[in-house]
Amino acid sequence: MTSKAMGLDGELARERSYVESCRAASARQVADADHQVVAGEDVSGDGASAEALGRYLRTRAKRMKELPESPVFFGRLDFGDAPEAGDHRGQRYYVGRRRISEDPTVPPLVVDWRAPVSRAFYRASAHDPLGLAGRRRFGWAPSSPGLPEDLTGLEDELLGDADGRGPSRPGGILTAEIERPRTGPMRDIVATIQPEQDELVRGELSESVCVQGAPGSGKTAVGLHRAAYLLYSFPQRIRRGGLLVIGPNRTFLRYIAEVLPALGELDVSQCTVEDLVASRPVTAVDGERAAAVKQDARMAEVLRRALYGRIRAAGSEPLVVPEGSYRWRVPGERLDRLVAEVREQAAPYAIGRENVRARVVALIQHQAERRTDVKNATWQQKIGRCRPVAAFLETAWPALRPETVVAALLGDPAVLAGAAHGVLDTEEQAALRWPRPPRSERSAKWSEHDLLLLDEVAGLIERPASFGHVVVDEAQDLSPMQCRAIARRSAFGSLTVLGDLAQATAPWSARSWAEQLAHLGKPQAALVPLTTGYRVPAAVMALANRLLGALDVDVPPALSLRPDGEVTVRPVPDLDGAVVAAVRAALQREGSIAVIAADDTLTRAAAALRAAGIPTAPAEDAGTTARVTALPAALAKGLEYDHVIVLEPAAIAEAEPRGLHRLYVVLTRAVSRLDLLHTRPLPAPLTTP
Ligand SMILES: Nc1ncnc2c1ncn2[C@@H]1O[C@H](COP(=O)(O)OP(=O)(O)OP(=O)(O)O)[C@@H](O)[C@H]1O
Repeated sequence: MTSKAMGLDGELARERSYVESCRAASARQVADADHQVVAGEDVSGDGASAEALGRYLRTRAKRMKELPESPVFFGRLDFGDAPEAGDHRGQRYYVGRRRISEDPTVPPLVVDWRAPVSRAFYRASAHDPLGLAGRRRFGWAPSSPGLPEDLTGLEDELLGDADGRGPSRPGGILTAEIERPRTGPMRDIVATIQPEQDELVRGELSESVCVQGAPGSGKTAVGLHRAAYLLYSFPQRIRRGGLLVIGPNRTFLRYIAEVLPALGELDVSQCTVEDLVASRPVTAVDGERAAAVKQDARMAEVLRRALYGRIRAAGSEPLVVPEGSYRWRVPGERLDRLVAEVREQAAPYAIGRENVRARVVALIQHQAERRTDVKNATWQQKIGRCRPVAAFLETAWPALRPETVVAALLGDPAVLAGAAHGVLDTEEQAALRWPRPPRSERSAKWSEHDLLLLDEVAGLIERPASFGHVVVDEAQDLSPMQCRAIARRSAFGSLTVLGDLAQATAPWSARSWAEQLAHLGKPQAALVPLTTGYRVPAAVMALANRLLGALDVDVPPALSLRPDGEVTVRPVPDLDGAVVAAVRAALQREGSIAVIAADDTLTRAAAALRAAGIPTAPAEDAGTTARVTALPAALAKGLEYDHVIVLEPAAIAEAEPRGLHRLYVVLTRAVSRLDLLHTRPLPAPLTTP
């Protein structure tokens, strides 16, 4: 395979004129969608379908206008005559973010990157050309503000006459893309998805997958492109349940928010796990110990017992239901047996309750029909709701709200001792107990961890609806109870789980994927490693990799595709002066800058920068257009900056139990340059190559 940049003006001019045809066709497609709205509203036929058609067409037209302007294509495929080319023999296709087609009866001007034919663009190699004779990649660059980008270059690979030797280094267009200075929010990588990433993106909908990926290996990018691929390839199955993307925090969600719209997908829900379980406002804060116990998987068993402990297992009074001159009677032992049988079915609590009701009614109906006539559904309903049956249900299988169950558990030591017996020790139970139980369940104050307990109980009472697919990013940080909240919502769907055990910073973070996947309800998910980093230059990665040995996790060291990059490690006498000088120097170069430190150090540094006349954007604006961000180490996860200035690594390492993991996250945010400034000795692992 040969790869060469073609400066052929004639070729570029020909491609530019094709760009014009595509743009004109795309504009006509939008106009046509508008026109169809008018036509759609005029169609005769019944009012309801005309209205539905009108609504569909209006939405489609609106969406086409909402889609962001982007290069009309980024690749070209030239199929050869080999049998592998199949139906595409001798054909040429342009690959872009979305299909452009003027007339459904002729081949489209541009095919969608997710269409089956586009697979060859990402996967063909010299070794396996997949029927391609040649592949062309296009380079685009911004022209004037507000105008679409210009086609500025092209790069050809000849695949058909391959000599079996692939390029050892990435092509110029990929290199330019990964080395591009970062400004603003995250962008899509659709033009340069790599084969091992594409394999994940185009995985089957029914298969859950877990990606253990090194920093900057494209986990987030892969997850978002997979979401777009699934929506395109399985619209019916996905749209029924919906697709959800879960990220670690708001800053991160804002940073990734524009990727899916750029790929034409405007209505994917993106949220944090906290959003998922936010059934009520958070008005209390837990101590460290209580938080840790509440996030522990054993809480699930305690809650299950607390809920099902409300069911009366034995000692029911006989049930007597008067009806006219009759008195129907069910003996207490029969009722106890019936309740036990329903419990064994292990249906959700609310369904179990209705099953008990239905079976009691059936027993009475059996008696009644022997004595009188056949009973219908109205009669069944009347008996099911009559006072004696309702009273029996309230004692034997009471209707419960999650708040009632959790308030009793945390507020009443006897209830807690009963439910936690043999599961939590006395110290753990003491940590859970409310020091001052609220007067009533209504005045209870709930912490963020309590919301997970409420969600767990809510899920036992009634199963929540299941999404068709859920993408979970930074999954190494989820607690077992958070995993369970996600598992409940993907019980009938599949998962894409993305994470890096080396970046696990929460006290309850995962130490093994097998365990985490079991909590997520998908123990069979395939574990796929991604080790090539596209963000972090080799010099930065080498420094960060020094920490790996001290992290006690089983992950392969990350490799970097980028030989560029600069690292400076400087002991300084005074951090305030040093950070001002470092930021001033960084401002001379292109791209985004972040000053990252533990909280106290950062507050001082931001003040020093302000005093020196250098404004910094707060963390909430991370990933927007601000030039210098003051970023607490705790919020750095998932973000990236061209130039990262890390202050006092020892303070970051000491700030929390998994401080070295945090430091690993912080160091790997750098796209091009990393400065480490310290007044205190560096953490030991950093000093040993
Ligand atoms: N194939 C690719 N082509 C171009 N850029 C890429 C490619 N893959 C990843 N990148 C870029 O590398 C950077 C890192 O990607 P991403 O954030 O998805 O990695 P990650 O594995 O989630 O990282 P982390 O674990 O550090 O959060 C992003 O800027 C992304 O656009």
